[in-house]
Formats: sequence, structure tokens, C-alpha cells
Amino acid sequence: MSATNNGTVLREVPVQDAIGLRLAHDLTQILPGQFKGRLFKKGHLITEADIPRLLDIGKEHIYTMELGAGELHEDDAASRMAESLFGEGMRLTEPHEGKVAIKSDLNVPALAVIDEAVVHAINNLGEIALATLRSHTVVMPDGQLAATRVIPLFVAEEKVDHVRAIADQYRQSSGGCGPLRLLPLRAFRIGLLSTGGEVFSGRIADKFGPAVRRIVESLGSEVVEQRFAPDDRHIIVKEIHYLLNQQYDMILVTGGMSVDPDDRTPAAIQEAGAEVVSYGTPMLPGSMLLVGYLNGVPIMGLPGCVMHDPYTSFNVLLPRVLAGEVITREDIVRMGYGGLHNC
Ligand SMILES: Nc1nc2c(c(=O)[nH]1)N[C@H]1C(S)=C(S)[C@@H](COP(=O)(O)OP(=O)(O)OC[C@H]3O[C@@H](n4cnc5c(N)ncnc54)[C@H](O)[C@@H]3O)O[C@H]1N2
Ligand code: MOO
Repeated sequence: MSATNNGTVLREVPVQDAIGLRLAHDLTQILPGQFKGRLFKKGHLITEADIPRLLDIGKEHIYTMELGAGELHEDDAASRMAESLFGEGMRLTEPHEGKVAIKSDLNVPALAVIDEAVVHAINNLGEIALATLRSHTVVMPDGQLAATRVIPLFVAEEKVDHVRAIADQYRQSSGGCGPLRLLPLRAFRIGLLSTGGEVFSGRIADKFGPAVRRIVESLGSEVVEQRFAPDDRHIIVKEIHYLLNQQYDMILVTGGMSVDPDDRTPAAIQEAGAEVVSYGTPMLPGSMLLVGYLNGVPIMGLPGCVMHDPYTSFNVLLPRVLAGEVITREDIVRMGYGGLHNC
């Protein structure tokens, strides 16, 4: 038997003597490659038949618990932490093995915007865990963006209050925005221009169109029209202006983004009148990507790797644009740290 300063009493009972007692927490079984999950739920009334199953998962003792004043069971603490962090478009799960997940409740993909400093401050409190996605990750409907758990079986209520204080303070200093936000992605109508003499002439089949459509459609947007141009700057400029006139929400241009004499696309995008935020992103793959704005319409030049690499700078920037963010040079600069992905 053990008691804490705040009076919580934990009693260790041999499983053979535990018939008729209630479990103080969820119990987990792990069968590698077959199963990992809750075998018994908190509050389960132990019967004789449970004893061999408890022994099978290595439990020779179980706890009974009487919580002291000012202390919280792991499930309640995880729920309360999650409640102080969650925001619009999210929902909380029931505690499961001490974990509460914060999930998207939206029916469209969304961008998670998460304040890194707040996550660090909360985890610095100790004895608790707040795990989140990296900021600017896409969350699909019903996907998780964060989860809370406490490390011991019970924790001082004070600690959970501290989490709420950190979250509330953040809200006050940021005009009511929470430290965890979900920005729904808008469904963009997109105009696509594929450059390259070898494709324009029919010498090789276009592989960019299908690749770009797949990425765009996975986020709920649509390539409405795809045009083709040879490696001729004037024709590329003319085609960009054509797409602009169709009032698409975004213009994408593929091919001719690197260093060969036939690579005309960056100069053509500039000549078309775009304000170029950056030609080049410090991420691999996708270093030759260009992002800019043409009369306020986002325009991107997509390098060859977008055709074949599953994760490039395009996958990073597209959801941010669809979420309504305006990409700045600083955003691009920050992509280099952690931006090396198997290339
Ligand atoms: N010396 C250097 N070489 C390369 C650099 C560099 O900075 N210095 N950058 C590399 C990077 S990064 C990329 S990505 C690639 C591709 O650059 P581009 O975007 O300019 O691609 P292209 O030269 O236009 O074409 C490359 C390759 O892909 C084929 N292609 C292009 N469009 C299509 C299409 N619509 N359908 C099918 N195939 C297509 C094209 O025929 C070429 O084979 O450059 C690196 N090299
Ligand atoms: O723009 Mo390229 O990936 O970095 O392969």
C-alpha cells in the first residue's frame, strides 16, 4: 500500500485475491504483429475467469486506488488537458489506455497550425505528454492532430490547471486563437500549364498532368484545365495570361524549372508579371520550385521531381495555399531545417 502527500491510496493486490475488485486503469495486451490494445477497461469487475488472462499479460498484481483531494486519475487528467487545448473543427475521443486524442471533426482535409513554443512549455511541466503533428501538416477528416496523456497513474490537479493557464494565456495574446488550430482547405479550381518541347510535340507522353491531379485531388481541389507549351518563353507567358483570364484560383506551371538552356519557365513566370516570393526552396526534393503571386493569384513553377517523388516542396506548400495562407520568403527559408527527404 502506498499513499501520496495528497492522500491518494494505491493498494497492490495479488491477482488471485482480486476477484470482486475493480481495475483502476485500462490494461493493455500486446501480441507483436497481431494485436495491441485494451484487454480490460478501467472499472472492470474482476472475475475468476480473468485471472489467467491477467497472468498472460504479465500482471501478477493489480492496483486499487482511492484518489486523494487535488489529484486526478490519468484518464480525467488527459481529458482535461485536451479540453483546454482543443478548438474549432475538432473533437475529443474518450480516454483509452490513458490517452485522449484531439481529432478533426471537419468533413474536408485541413491544415494543422500548432504553436511549437506552447507544446514545449506544456511538456516542460513534466509528468504529462502532449504529442502533436508538426505545424502545417494536413489532417484528413477524423484524423488526429494531437493527443494527451499523463505519465503516472494519477497526477496533481495543479499540473492540469497549469496546462489550461498556458493555453489561456496564448489565447489572450493571440486574439483568441488557440495554440492548436485547424484551417479547412478550400476547394480550388486550378489551371495547369505543362511546358517542354518533348511533351508538346508528342515525342513522350505527359506524366505531369496525372501526378499533379492526384496530389491536388487528394486535398479536395481540382485541375480544371491543362494546357501545353513548347520551351518558348513568349508562348509560356501567353499561356499563363490565358489561365489568369480564366480566373482560376491558382496557376501551376510544370517543366523547365532548372538550369538547362531550354529551362524557360522561371523567367516566363516573372515576365508574365508575377511577384516572385522565391525561386528555389531549401527542401529536397523540390528545390527548384518557384512560388509567387500574379495579380494576387498564387502561381507555382513545379520541378520534375513532383512527377515521381511522393513528398516534395509542392506537398508542403500546396495545403498552406489552399488553407488561405499567403506564403512569405520567411516561410520558404524555414523549410530547409528538416527539409531533407530522401533526395
Ligand atoms: N546541373 C543541375 N542539374 C539539375 C538541377 C540543378 O540544379 N543543376 N536540378 C535538378 C532538379 S532539383 C530537378 S527537379 C530536375 C528537373 O528539373 P526541371 O523541372 O527543369 O525538369 P525538365 O528539365 O523540364 O525535365 C526533366 C525530365 O522530366 C521530363 N519531363 C518534364 N515534363 C514532363 C512531362 N510533362 N511528362 C513527362 N516527362 C516530363 C523531361 O522529359 C526530362 O526527362 O533537374 C535536376 N537537375
Ligand atoms: O526540384 Mo528537384 O527535386 O529538388 O529534384
